[in-house]
Amino acid sequence: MTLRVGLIGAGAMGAGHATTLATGVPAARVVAVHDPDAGRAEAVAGPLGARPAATPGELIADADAVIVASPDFTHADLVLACLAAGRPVLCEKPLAETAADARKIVEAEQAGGRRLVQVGFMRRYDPGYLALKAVLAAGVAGEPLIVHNVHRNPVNHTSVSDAGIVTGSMIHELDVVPWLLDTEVTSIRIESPRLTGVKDPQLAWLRLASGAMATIEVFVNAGYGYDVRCEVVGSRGTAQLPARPGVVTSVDGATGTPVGRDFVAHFTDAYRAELTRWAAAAADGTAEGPSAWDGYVANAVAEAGIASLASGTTQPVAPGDRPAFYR
Ligand SMILES: NC(=O)C1=CN([C@@H]2O[C@H](COP(=O)(O)OP(=O)(O)OC[C@H]3O[C@@H](n4cnc5c(N)ncnc54)[C@H](O)[C@@H]3O)[C@@H](O)[C@H]2O)C=CC1
Ligand SMILES: O=C1[C@@H](O)[C@H](O)[C@@H](O)[C@H](O)[C@H]1O
Repeated sequence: MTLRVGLIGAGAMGAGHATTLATGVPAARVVAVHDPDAGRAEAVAGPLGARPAATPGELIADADAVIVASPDFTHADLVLACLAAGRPVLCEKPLAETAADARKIVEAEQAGGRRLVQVGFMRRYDPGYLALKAVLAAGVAGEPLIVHNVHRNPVNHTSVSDAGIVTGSMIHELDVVPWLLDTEVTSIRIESPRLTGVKDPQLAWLRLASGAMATIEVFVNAGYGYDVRCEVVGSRGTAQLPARPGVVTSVDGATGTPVGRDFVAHFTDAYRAELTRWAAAAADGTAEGPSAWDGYVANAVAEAGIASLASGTTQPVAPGDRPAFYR
């Protein structure tokens, strides 16, 4: 039986997920789309034979499962509404804007007794990150000591404030670094070379429970393209995220490869794998992958990072112990 999906938010990510489901996930189809911009809802719903839904409540009541791809500030309430209706939900990152709101989701999901929430940390499904994690787990580079991350966008899309750059963009690394090393963040410090205006770029230093450290540069207005890098320095050598393949051209006195600009295109394989796994679990009335707890922990690290950015001090991170429900 095909999973009947309701999609909330028909912007860049909502449209991307709709296309991925239609072209790469035969087990699911979008049946309804809600967006306060009726034109966007229609533009995504129409070609799929789906219907525009007037309200999120109506959509949640009708669908088997829900994708939340609306702006960050809407996530927590929409996920709580899905939990109240017993619907599996894939919520785009971040799970919430604050750790307190994410914690409410964790409590509500546990009270319901089964996992229903998957958070859109799609890098965990990316073939490159999975290959890097496997190499680290095999000990090829020895003990992981330092993780260097770069995350650059050509222009800011939705991360427009000092805090928004942390909760909207850096949050990918705040999740993926501890996942890669199978450990937890214990403290964070974030600074910016910008002394006035929006603090972009930002540079973060993390300490991890394993003893390892990480740096994260996020630059959402880097201009030249979409560029995501990760290199782990270990006790025996280094392990690096594979670069995206690109044809090398030599033209007009210069040799080079193009740099893409689009995050949806860059992580196409990751989104397809994420949605495939999500649809399979949702069809069984449950969820797998990055959990509400993972979303809450990332929010807690982000919140400490935002406090560090404002105060200029290193901030401890102590989200508490992972409940048995999420092990
Ligand atoms: N996992 C990933 O790689 C990415 C995740 N995201 C996340 O996806 C979400 C959507 O981002 P984008 O599509 O890039 O933004 P966008 O600005 O392109 O689209 C947002 C859409 O939500 C609609 N919207 C506004 N208020 C709404 C409400 N109250 N209820 C329902 N829809 C509403 C807007 O009309 C717009 O169509 C954000 O939470 C963002 O952080 C965004 C880009 C990449
Ligand atoms: O999640 C995303 C956006 O919201 C964010 O604005 C970008 O910086 C990220 O690269 C993209 O993956």
